[in-house]
Amino acid sequence: MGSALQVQNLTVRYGGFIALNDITLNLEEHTTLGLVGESGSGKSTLARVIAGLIAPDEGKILLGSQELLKKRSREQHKKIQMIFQNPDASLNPKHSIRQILSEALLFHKIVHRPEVEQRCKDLLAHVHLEAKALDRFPHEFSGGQRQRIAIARALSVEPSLLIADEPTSALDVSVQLSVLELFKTLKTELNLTMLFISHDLGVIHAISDTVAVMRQGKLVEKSSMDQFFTRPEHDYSRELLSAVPKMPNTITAGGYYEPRI
Ligand SMILES: Nc1ncnc2c1ncn2[C@@H]1O[C@H](COP(=O)(O)OP(=O)(O)OP(=O)(O)O)[C@@H](O)[C@H]1O
Repeated sequence: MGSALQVQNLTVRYGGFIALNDITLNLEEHTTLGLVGESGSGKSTLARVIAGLIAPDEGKILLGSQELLKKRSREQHKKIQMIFQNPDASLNPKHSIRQILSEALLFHKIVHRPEVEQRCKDLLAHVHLEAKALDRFPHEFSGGQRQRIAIARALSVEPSLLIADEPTSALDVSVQLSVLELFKTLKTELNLTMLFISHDLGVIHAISDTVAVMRQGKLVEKSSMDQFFTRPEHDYSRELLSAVPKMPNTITAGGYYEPRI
């Protein structure tokens, strides 16, 4: 397995405030890195720098073996797709689902025009929506369905890295689990490489292969999923884990999870 993403000594400042402080991490191809940490620790900033939405002040980002420069090419933008907490961030309300999906397919020349319709249907099938959704508009769907459409749009361009920033947090509790299940299915079916941000350790437990922990702009731990949940290295990780309610049968979006420390 090769390295899909390498982040080397990344620093981001907002004015005098250091939001990311010398972050170095590595993400293996076809694996999911779960990123956790308290509010304000810099998780979204890290996601945005990797996606090319913010330029770093220092450091390097490599996708595969290619260094991503501050000004990215269209091809480089395509390779890293992001799913936001609020699906509306990536769905134009004036466009039908057909327009939303086909625009991305045509702009990035993923398929030829005669194949677009079928590819749109296939994408919807991947996120468990019916083909008749193509004629409808984002506001006609529930929040969970809109997040599925945002996932289909992100996948349409066949990214080599998918970044999901709290993708279930804004959804009704009743649909969080089904969207998380969808991510799990897609991860296996499509062999995805993902950076998955969540403050919910149940979600991280359900989806991640490795876990990275951020605190005050620094990366304080990177461990395998198993190690993080059973033998975390850093005191702060233990603190995060001990904050999860220890009642038996605690249900989170990740299913049943009872901390073992
Ligand atoms: N555009 C900005 N200008 C100034 N400060 C910012 C900006 N964006 C974020 N910050 C600050 O940088 C720090 C990191 O923010 P970031 O959103 O990356 O954290 P986070 O871990 O994703 O938090 P949350 O879980 O609440 O989204 C916070 O202190 C935040 O207030």
